[in-house]
Amino acid sequence: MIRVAVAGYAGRMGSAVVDAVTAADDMEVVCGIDPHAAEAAFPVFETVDAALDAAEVDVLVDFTQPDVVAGNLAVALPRGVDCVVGTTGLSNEALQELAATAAEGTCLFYAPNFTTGAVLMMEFARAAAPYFPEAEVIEFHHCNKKDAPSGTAVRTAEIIAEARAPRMSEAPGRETEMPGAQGARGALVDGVPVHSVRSMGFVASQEVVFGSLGQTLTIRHDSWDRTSYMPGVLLGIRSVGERDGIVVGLENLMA
Ligand SMILES: NC(=O)C1=CN([C@@H]2O[C@H](COP(=O)(O)OP(=O)(O)OC[C@H]3O[C@@H](n4cnc5c(N)ncnc54)[C@H](OP(=O)(O)O)[C@@H]3O)[C@@H](O)[C@H]2O)C=CC1
Ligand SMILES: O=C(O)C1=N[C@H](C(=O)O)C[C@H](O)C1
Repeated sequence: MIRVAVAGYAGRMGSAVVDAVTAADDMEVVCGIDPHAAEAAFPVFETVDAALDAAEVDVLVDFTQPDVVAGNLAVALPRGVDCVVGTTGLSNEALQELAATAAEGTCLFYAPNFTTGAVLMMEFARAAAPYFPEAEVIEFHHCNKKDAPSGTAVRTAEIIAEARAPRMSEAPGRETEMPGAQGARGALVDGVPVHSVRSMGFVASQEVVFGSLGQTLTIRHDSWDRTSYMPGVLLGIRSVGERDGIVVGLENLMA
């Protein structure tokens, strides 16, 4: 059995992870970490430190918040606990620095999005990018999301920037923003405009809109339910024991 600790177990994603791990035959939740910990079917702790002192843990799953995740990983990785991280908002540099603190043979796996659909959306965007001078990302999330733009949007913009030909459009039009309406053309991530919508009614959706002479191509993905992330999270939990170092992106674990 893979012994799993869930940081943020009382949250929207953490509680879905608890359900998914509990339903799986080859893993179990041995503890949960959440500062406002409610009663649970497993021991609960306020900090990762306290949890790892008390329980034997193979894998820490983290769905907390941007200002918390680095501290959790800084405790778990040097102690040799493999980490599966969904919390967004950490820079690539911060992830690399944290991975460097890991005990030998320990894996830090981070996926900005655990759905297969979003991974494919990003791969399709990679394929389209060389052929379209214009590309913009519009992401739609529930209004309790703490970070913007989403981790998925940031990764998508990075992928487009890597794949597009040099001298592609640098988002013309930003200079026409009206005084007092700055941001109308979005935030530039690696030269790609990213627009963040927050509203009741959404879980997580994203559109990547490409344009060239007389045509547009729109690639869209919708998560309607948090169960959409769970096969990817379980794959991460099952995979980290065989890996070490840093792995970024679910595509690296998908067959
Ligand atoms: N990679 C992916 O596929 C996905 C990633 N995410 C990301 O996951 C993260 C969590 O999202 P979501 O579940 O919606 O957020 P929630 O706010 O619902 O859950 C976060 C939980 O973490 C708790 N928490 C706060 N501080 C700590 C701490 N120090 N240690 C442990 N737990 C803590 C919060 O408690 P309290 O509220 O009491 O402060 C809360 O219960 C976000 O960064 C989001 O972007 C979300 C969906 C998919
Ligand atoms: O906060 C969320 O809900 C989500 N966060 C991730 C992100 O920032 O990309 C993944 C998904 O979009 C849901």
